[in-house]
Amino acid sequence: MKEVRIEEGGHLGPIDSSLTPRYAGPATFARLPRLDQVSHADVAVVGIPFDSGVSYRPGARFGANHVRESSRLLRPYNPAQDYSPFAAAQVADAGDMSVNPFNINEALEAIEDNALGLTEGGTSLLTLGGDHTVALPLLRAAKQRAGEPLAFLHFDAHLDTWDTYFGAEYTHGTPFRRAVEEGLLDTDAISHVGTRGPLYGKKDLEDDRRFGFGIVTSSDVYYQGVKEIVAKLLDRIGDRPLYVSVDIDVLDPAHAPGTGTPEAGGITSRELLEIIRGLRGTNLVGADVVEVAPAYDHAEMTGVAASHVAYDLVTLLAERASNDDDAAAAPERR
Ligand SMILES: N=C(N)NCCCC(=O)O
Ligand SMILES: [Zn+2]
Ligand SMILES: [Zn+2]
Repeated sequence: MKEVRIEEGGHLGPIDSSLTPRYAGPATFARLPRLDQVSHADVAVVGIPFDSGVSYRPGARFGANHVRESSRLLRPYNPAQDYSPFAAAQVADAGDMSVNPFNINEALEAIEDNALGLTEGGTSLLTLGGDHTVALPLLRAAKQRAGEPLAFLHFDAHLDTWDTYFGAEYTHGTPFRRAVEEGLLDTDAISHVGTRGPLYGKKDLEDDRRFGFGIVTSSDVYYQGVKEIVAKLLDRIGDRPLYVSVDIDVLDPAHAPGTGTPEAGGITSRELLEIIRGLRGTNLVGADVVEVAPAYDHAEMTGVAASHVAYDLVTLLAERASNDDDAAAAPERR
């Protein structure tokens, strides 16, 4: 059937939900055009159906499509950031990467190659997981594109800096130890946010501190509040290239039950969204939202939360792309 899309700012936007009901047709993120329907994307949303790195409940391989389905109600204007991301920049859905579920090393290589391919023409990526293993090859690609180690904000109940599981180095509990070992991160500017829950031992925290991570626990968010925390994070990040990884289990299981390793005592979706919005003006180069496992979701609660988190991250990426365009165009205008 014919698609009527909103066109604003010279960019092809979402299907117009006042003409085609928002529940009709196949899902793309926010009903945006597919990448093959536009000549160039400033920001691409891409899925990674991969969960071969999980230590507990499987199912995050279905996460990206669940988030797309749960994103049909997103609208083009983001009042919380006073910004229209799909008018400011061309945003498109690049579909899913094709990755080997039976060979983790091969999958990691494919993810890195795909991320490098998609970002070749200056496109920035918002990735929908998949389990947290996928963040490692995404960081490898983002570091290569940035040409320097990255500032890193990691929203998660878990540290994900453990060493190995059953002898395996590449799992969803280990990506950020590997990232530090590989020199992908600027260890003066890396923080976990929302950390909580039982650990294997005190050494987990000692190792994590040695790698350079700062920790804002879920309780810190409660006691200090969003404003104070955002100020501290911004101070640490400065103007470095920043990568943001959001494990949806950073939210309390009451806000996001659909995930593989839930921990009680998490932050709310309002707190998470507000912290992300506080990153406006940073040099955000890429982001992911991972660990959505729809089999444990109810009424799309987790999917809706993840889609809104992705929307605010896309807003930040679109704003940065639009500022870059303005800077590039500035000499001609003079
Ligand atoms: N990255 C996520 N979601 N979870 C890691 C949990 C690792 C563990 O089973 O101890
Ligand atoms: Zn986690
Ligand atoms: Zn994680």
